[in-house]
Amino acid sequence: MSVLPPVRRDRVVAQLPQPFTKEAALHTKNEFNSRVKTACQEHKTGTVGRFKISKVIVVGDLAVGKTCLINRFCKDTFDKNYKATIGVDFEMERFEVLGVPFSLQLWDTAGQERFKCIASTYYRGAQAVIIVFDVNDVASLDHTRQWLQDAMKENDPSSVLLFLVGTKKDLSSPAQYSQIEQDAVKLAEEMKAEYWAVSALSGENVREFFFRVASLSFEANVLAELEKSGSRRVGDVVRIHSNSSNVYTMSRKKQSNCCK
Ligand SMILES: Nc1nc2c(ncn2[C@@H]2O[C@H](COP(=O)(O)OP(=O)(O)OP(=O)(O)O)[C@@H](O)[C@H]2O)c(=O)[nH]1
Repeated sequence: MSVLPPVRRDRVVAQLPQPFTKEAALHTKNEFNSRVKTACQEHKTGTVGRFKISKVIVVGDLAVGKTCLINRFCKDTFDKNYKATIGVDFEMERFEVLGVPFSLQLWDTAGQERFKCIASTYYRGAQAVIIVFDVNDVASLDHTRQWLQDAMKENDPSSVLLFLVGTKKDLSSPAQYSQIEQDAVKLAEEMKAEYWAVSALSGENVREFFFRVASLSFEANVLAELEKSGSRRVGDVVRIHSNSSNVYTMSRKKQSNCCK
């Protein structure tokens, strides 16, 4: 018998959430992979649904809004006072995707240089990396390349789902925003990341974003389980960027990257 309480009703995912923009999306399919759907219906998702937890790390410059983003989603709160994260902090969020329980472990890491070495020891084993910048601060967007490089030292780039997230959208005018969006989309395409813009203050796109992270991580995990059990077919791939030649194929390494 499970000791966990049931998944909250507002954490139930029945349809694949759509990307923020098709220009910089991990894939642009309208629905979950058909084999993933069948596996869920037939209760053949392997370890997914039992004890599999997906580790997600959230990195980016100091004060770009990483903690606020996580708190808006997990606790529906917003604190206007800045309190630096010291080292790391984490939240567990439980979902039900296509009827299967699935958990995300969200690691909020410190952006301040002096805490970076503590934080980086927690990067390993991430299945998704969320690189955060402030849409009102071009330098924080530039620095995302370095954050990506640091996160990837500890992870296998071929098996990590990447998200580039601009925060504090509420503070920018439409004109200012559209200027930085162009650069951010370009960079996201270069990084093979999916781009999102959110506001933790107003809550704009926060829920949609985390639902997308949970859904794509879930889909990738189930595909990996199918591969492990030998029931995967040619064509079961998650395309990164519909307009690029890169194809994200599920590899066995992904299994070893699952949160331990
Ligand atoms: N207006 C507005 N302010 C925000 C938003 N998100 C965060 N802030 C503010 O930005 C400041 C920094 O936010 P944090 O979430 O603590 O930043 P952080 O990236 O976790 O910072 P470190 O822990 O130092 O890495 C705080 O004063 C927040 O209130 C947002 O969406 N809109």
